Amino acid sequence: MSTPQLVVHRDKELMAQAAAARLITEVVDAQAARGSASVVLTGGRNGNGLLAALGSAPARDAIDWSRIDLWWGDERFLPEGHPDRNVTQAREALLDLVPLDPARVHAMPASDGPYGPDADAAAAGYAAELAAAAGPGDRTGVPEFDVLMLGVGPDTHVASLFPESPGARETELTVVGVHSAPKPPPTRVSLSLPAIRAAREVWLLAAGEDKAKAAALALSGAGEVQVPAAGAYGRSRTLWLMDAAAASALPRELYPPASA
Ligand SMILES: O=C(O)[C@H](O)[C@@H](O)[C@H](O)[C@H](O)COP(=O)(O)O
Repeated sequence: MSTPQLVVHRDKELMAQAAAARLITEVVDAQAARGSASVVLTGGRNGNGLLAALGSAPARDAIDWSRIDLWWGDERFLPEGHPDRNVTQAREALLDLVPLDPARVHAMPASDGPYGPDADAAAAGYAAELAAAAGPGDRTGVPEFDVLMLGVGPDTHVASLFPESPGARETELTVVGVHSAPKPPPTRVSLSLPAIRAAREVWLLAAGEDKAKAAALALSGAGEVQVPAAGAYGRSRTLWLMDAAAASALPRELYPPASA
């Protein structure tokens, strides 16, 4: 488990631009070191803000877009092309603008896809896709993602793992079907905390005052079933990328010495 590091930016626009620049560097480094990169995307305003910032970043073409695998941390279980699907929003924000290899864009199944309206079967299907991409050393059943990004809900959820829900308690499966989620839509598919923790780097994106309490709770040693964001960390690095409003309730001893 890596101890969380905090980076606090002036506002959410600067946070998105700085996180996009950081992601470019991480991907370029991963491609140089290992030939390709794997990145897990998140839904939500902050995740999409980062993708949009990446789309307009001057250095975006430093990435070899044909050598990157994209995965999702969670998906709203809706029909293909639905405007609320995380993949639809990611396509609009960035993916349609860059020359990705379509075979390496691993969207989670849609509710009218191969598994029909069965979110648990869709979760099992995605788990199988992840397992097939995992290397022999990846004992968790998922690849060692280079960067896995997560938004944070005001209730401390990450991906679609909500406080006190079965998904937040999952210790065996890498992907879960989520039913009766408190944030619409109620049916979702999500990576579990053990799958999230297989990533080298986990980045949590939190902007806005409504995230302040959630961030303070997650960073104060809360349990992961009650506070799922507290259970999201990477093997080598856990990074909280925040704006000043989201950082405003952090205990004094956690607040980083200098704001970026
Ligand atoms: O499907 C979703 O909605 C997300 O994946 C969810 O986990 C999101 O990231 C958080 O709710 C934060 O969302 P915001 O960035 O919009 O606050």
